[in-house]
Amino acid sequence: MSSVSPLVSCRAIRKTYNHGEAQTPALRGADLDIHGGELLILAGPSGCGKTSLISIIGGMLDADSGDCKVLDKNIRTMSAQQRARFRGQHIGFVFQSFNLLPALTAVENISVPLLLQGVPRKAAESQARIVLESLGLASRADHSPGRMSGGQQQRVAIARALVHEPRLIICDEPTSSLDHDAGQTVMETLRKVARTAGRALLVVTHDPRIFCFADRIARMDDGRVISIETHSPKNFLS
Ligand SMILES: Nc1ncnc2c1ncn2[C@@H]1O[C@H](COP(=O)(O)OP(=O)(O)OP(=O)(O)O)[C@@H](O)[C@H]1O
Repeated sequence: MSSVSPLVSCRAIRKTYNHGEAQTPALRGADLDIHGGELLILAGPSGCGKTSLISIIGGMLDADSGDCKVLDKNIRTMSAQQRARFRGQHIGFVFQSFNLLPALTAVENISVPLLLQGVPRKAAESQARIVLESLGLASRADHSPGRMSGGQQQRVAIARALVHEPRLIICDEPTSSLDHDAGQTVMETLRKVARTAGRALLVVTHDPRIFCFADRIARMDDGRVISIETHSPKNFLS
């Protein structure tokens, strides 16, 4: 783990959702650091604020107050345009609902982050195939999402989050649609990615089968991070 400043540093993050008269406090002073080279699992009961916190770290949601730095940049003070560019370059997301483009094949979906960075199509697609193969899905490269199972779509979504080699990868329930073996394969791949110098993975999960892949498990309750356990994950690298 890196001894330099954390890749992500959140301090006293507060967020309340307002709908007319109704106010729902989601984060009540959440603190969290994520270091380069680690896979951190964020766990906790439904409604405790996990999605809100990862959305703020990923620059998709504004906090009401507090500090959130990613790669030493203050996400809260960026303009919308700066934030979008920063996200595109440095953050990969795996959403629970996959968010794949239905008209595109797996390889085309995975190529999108590279094309947005100006990589030529042929090079982007060849890189996409390599990542897809590492996730055991080479045979579905030219299929559209509608012709794939939920688990296969999930692996395509993971490949898309990895293809542009972002420094931070945020995964919301990355194994929820996968059986045990596929889930282990995906986590082994994510674990190797985290070990790459200077990169980190933030994984939200309810799935205890994947806790063993974490370097640390941060537990949330009632809008705060209430404990952090350090683990010695299995070393999956040769
Ligand atoms: N868009 C929203 N509008 C209003 N309230 C919201 C909104 N999103 C979340 N909340 C509320 O904020 C609180 C925290 O929600 P959040 O989704 O961050 O929790 P979570 O830990 O990710 O839950 P889960 O594990 O069920 O996904 C909950 O009480 C939730 O109902």
